[in-house]
Amino acid sequence: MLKVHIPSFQYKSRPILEDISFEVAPGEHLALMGESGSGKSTLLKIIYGLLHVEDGSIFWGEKQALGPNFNLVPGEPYMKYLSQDFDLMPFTTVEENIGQHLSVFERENHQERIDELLALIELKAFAKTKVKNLSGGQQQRVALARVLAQEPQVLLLDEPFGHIDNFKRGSLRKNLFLHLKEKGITVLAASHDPSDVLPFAQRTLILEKGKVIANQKTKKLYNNPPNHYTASLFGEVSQVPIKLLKSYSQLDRSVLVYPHEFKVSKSSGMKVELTQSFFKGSHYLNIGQAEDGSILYFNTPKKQKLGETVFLNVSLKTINRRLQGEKATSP
Ligand SMILES: Nc1ncnc2c1ncn2[C@@H]1O[C@H](COP(=O)(O)OP(=O)(O)OP(=O)(O)O)[C@@H](O)[C@H]1O
Repeated sequence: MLKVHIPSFQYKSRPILEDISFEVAPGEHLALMGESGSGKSTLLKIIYGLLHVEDGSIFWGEKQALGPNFNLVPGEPYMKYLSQDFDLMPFTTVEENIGQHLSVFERENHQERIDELLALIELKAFAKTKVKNLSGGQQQRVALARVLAQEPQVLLLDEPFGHIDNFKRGSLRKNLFLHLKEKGITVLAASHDPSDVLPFAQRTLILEKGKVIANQKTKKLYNNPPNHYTASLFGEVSQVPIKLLKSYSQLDRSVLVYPHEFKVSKSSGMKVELTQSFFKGSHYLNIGQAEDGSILYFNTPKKQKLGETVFLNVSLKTINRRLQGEKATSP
């Protein structure tokens, strides 16, 4: 079990993290989400031992990670960290960069292991290329292979696919996360991209302004987000007064609705004027304004005319689930 306890952390007396306590079970994949500047990288750096915290503690089982005031070289042998800057050797080849991180005690199967890692990051053809001649995305893949070289027990990933194009991203994240699961490696991965999180992370921790505002099973968190901030990390979301959705309701509250959860009708439902429409490939994402001024995001299979009036409906099942979820997923 990875146990993280950080009462507070400041950069030059500016508070960055506050009251952070959570655990990650062995082999679990915990995603870390939060808006830019919410403290994700800082948290990973503290866990890895790059930043010192006064009263906190980081434990992996019985072993305490001691941090930079106690370790001459930052880091712990059982843990690896992929930072946003890749820390590669630019003038040596891809395979030398990876090989340098393999264990000296397993010299005889070095080449086999390098080939395995090159296959995982889909860079076999670039084995003999100097790193300085690679694109940013390719360099990020080499950095990934380096942190995997010695099969850490705990892997900290900071935006692991941030520089990788969509074309490679899909297969790479699938290969990588399935590989980590197969090996039973415990993962804590910061990401802005819901596609890195929803299919792969068993749990997701949400940071807002340096505080944990949710820590839940990923599916539950997506289906029952405790607030607008959490839901919006997964994509567009509308906050809709229940009275607008169901005119008979006496409830003076609103619910969060994802764009695909609205059903469009020509005659009945919440009246909305369409202001913008975006082609998203499989559907159109529309923006509309309700009579009370609320801005709503909703999907339609076909393009709608701007200025057109449509009627939106949300199922009672979704409304009830959201109302119950708000209570259940609060930290
Ligand atoms: N070396 C530093 N010195 C002072 N302040 C810093 C330093 N590094 C980060 N910060 C500040 O700490 C806060 C948290 O930054 P951090 O990089 O942890 O956020 P993040 O959630 O990882 O953001 P992003 O998603 O953009 O990477 C920010 O306000 C940032 O400006």
